[in-house]
Amino acid sequence: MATDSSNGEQKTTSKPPPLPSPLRFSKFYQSNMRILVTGGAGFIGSHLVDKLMENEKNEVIVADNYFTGSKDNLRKWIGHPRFELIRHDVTQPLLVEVDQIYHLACPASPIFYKYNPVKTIKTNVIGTLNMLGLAKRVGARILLTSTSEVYGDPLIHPQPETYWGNVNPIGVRSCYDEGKRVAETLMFDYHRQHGIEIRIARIFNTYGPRMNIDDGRVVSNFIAQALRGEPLTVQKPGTQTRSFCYVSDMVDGLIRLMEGEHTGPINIGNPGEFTMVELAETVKELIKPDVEINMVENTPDDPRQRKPDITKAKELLGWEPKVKLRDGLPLMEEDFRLRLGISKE
Ligand SMILES: NC(=O)c1ccc[n+]([C@@H]2O[C@H](COP(=O)([O-])OP(=O)(O)OC[C@H]3O[C@@H](n4cnc5c(N)ncnc54)[C@H](O)[C@@H]3O)[C@@H](O)[C@H]2O)c1
Ligand SMILES: O=c1ccn([C@@H]2O[C@H](COP(=O)(O)OP(=O)(O)O[C@H]3OC[C@@H](O)[C@H](O)[C@H]3O)[C@@H](O)[C@H]2O)c(=O)[nH]1
Repeated sequence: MATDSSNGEQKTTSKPPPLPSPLRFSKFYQSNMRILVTGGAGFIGSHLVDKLMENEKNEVIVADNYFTGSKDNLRKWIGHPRFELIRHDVTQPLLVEVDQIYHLACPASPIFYKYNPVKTIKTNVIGTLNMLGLAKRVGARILLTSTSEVYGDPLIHPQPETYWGNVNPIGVRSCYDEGKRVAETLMFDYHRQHGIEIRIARIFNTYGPRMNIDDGRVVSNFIAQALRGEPLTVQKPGTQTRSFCYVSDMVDGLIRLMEGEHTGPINIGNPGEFTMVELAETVKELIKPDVEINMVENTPDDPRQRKPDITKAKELLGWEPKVKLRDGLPLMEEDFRLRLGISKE
């Protein structure tokens, strides 16, 4: 039985998980672990696939509708005998035989998740239901990439997993933050009702190579703007804070959570906290010291502060981030230079 010491108030179940397919016990299949990654063509998903493919015992199946992801992120694996890529929308059922499911499919940048909010909530609710149904049928363990946005505009700082959040249920962000909250509920209901083995990661802002250049998130915006010599757009008031985790640390945390014994939810993020003005100043200093910083209008319901309490991740997963913002930004700059065709002066 998975334990959940990360949130003492959640009831877990003693029901045994559904049995995996009988093939799992045959000699032929035992050698490999078959892993489904939904949203595997996206930013975090493609880095996760790279890491999973390093293990020769893993077979990886990616299901993605390419809304914000791209085949290009996976080009080195296309044609590999242990890799399969399926164009699939998770709002439709998926019939595959797998042992583990990393369920990432969902647009993550506010610009993209607000673009078609009804589709975003369908992806979170129906998509997660479909993946839980699949997990139940084949007896797979499933990990959901939830978000720090479940804490909304938090009134407790830093945010521990026990905090229930301060979320506007009818705001423009709710397709995403309420969608993820329902997805977490579904995960626990399937766990309690059907014994499914679940894992929930609450991911805090993550950055790194392969983010879409015009993704709209703050780190990719500032780096692209600095490289193009355009003013950095700090949304007002600029004192709002975020904590930025480098993608290799994130992938390490997700795999530890999947392989460990705890259901979560567990915060995975870097507790280093920066105001948006501080982030802009850092990008300016590291990439283009003469670039301007412009204060621009913000969007509704922008959380004013965000910083993970990662005590549980440290204690239960033996995980903590290693890459500091000042070390991660240049790695992302290098990737953006290559893709934008702008070499270092
Ligand atoms: N990057 C972050 O800072 C962050 C923070 C918190 C949570 N997360 C979560 O992590 C996951 C991955 O985020 P990311 O930053 O890699 O985003 P991303 O937009 O780069 O990747 C999401 C992937 O999901 C795919 N997708 C979207 N809707 C789909 C659907 N209906 N069916 C199939 N595929 C679909 C997209 O095409 C894309 O490849 C998301 O679930 C996101 O909510 C990310
Ligand atoms: O150009 C910009 C973009 C954004 N910002 C600011 O930067 C901060 C971060 O904004 P982002 O759009 O990068 O991301 P957010 O923190 O709002 O949401 C993010 O965090 C949780 C995840 O689940 C989401 O998927 C992710 O996008 C906000 O305060 C925003 O106002 C700017 O100052 N300038």
